[in-house]
Amino acid sequence: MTVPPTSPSSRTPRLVAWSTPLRTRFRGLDVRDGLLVRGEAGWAEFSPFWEYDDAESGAWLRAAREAADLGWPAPVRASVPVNVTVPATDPRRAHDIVTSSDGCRTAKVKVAQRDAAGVVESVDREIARLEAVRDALGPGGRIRLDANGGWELDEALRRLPLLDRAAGGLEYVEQPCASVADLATVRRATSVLVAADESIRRAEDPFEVLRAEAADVVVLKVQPLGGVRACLDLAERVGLPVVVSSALESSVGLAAGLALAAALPELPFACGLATSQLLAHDVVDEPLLPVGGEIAVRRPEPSAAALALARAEPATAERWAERYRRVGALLDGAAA
Ligand SMILES: O=C(O)CCC(=O)c1ccccc1C(=O)O
Ligand SMILES: [Mg+2]
Repeated sequence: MTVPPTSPSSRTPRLVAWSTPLRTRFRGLDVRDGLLVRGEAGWAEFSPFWEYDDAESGAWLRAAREAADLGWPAPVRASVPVNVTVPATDPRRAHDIVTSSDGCRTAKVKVAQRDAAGVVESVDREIARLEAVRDALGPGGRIRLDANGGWELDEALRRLPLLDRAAGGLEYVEQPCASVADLATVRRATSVLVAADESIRRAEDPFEVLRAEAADVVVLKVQPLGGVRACLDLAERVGLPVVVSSALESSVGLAAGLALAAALPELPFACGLATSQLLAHDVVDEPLLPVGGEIAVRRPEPSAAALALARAEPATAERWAERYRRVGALLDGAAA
C-alpha cells in the first residue's frame, strides 16, 4: 500500500490507515487503529479488532463495501440521542468523563473488568464508579451497565441488585454473562432489564436470544453485523427495541452507525455512538460528537489536517492493507 506524503485530497488515495491513542484504556486497548477506504459513495471504515480472524472480519468488510460503494438508506430523524461511555476507570475519572460529555443524559458504565491474571474487579470498586456517575449525572439521568459477558452467572445474580441500588436504578445491563442461557436466567431472576450484545453480533444464530427469551433489548453494531442494511433487516426480524453502538471507530465509521440509528423506524434508547470522545485524535476536522446529548446526522470526510495527527505508521498501514486484501479475497472466494 502506498501512503502518500501529501494531503489526501491532492492524491486521493483509496486506502489510508489511521491510529490514535485512547484517552482512557478501553477493552484492554490503549491504541485504536483501522483503515479508511474511499469508493464511489464516499469514505468507509474497515476496522475489525486485531483479535478477529479473517473469517470473522468478513462482515466488517461487507459493511465497509456498503459504505464505500452504495451509501445508506435515507434517515427518518436529523439527530440521535447518545450515551456517554464510561470505561472501567476510577471514580474521579468516571465523574470527569460524564461531566465533560456535552450534555449526555445517559451513561453506559463498563463493569466485570478482568485484570491480566483474569481476576474480576471487586463489586466495591464498581459501586464506587456507579456512585460517581450518578453524582455527575444528577437524579434525572439514566445509567446502563455493560459487562461484556464477563460475569459468571452467580456473580451477576449477586452483584446486580447491589449495582442497581448504587446507581439509583439501572436502565438495563448489557451482556451480563457470556451464554444465552445465563442471560435468560439473569433476566428471569432479577428486576434489571437485559440487553444482548455479543450474543447477537458474535453468535452463529442471533435468533437464539429470541427463542430463549434472553433479552429485552438488542445492541446492533454496523461493522460486525455486515452493514446498515443488514442491521435494519435484523432489527425488523428481531422485533425488540434496538440500541445502535459503535465498535470504537473513527468518525468515518461512526457515520455508518449514525445512519443506522437515523434510519430505524423506532429509537427508544440513547445510542452508544459518542465514542469519538474516547479517541485522542479523530480523522475528520469536526468529529461526530454530541451537542446537548445528541449527535447531528451527517457524514464527515477525513481531512489531511486531522490525519496529520491520526495517520498510522507505515508498518501498521502495511498490516492493514494486507488484512484488507486477505479478507477481501476470502469474501469474494466465499461468494463465488
Ligand atoms: O456502546 C457504547 O457506549 C460504546 C461502544 C462499546 O461499548 C463497545 C465498543 C467497542 C467494542 C465493544 C463495545 C461493547 O459495547 O461491548
Ligand atoms: Mg457491549
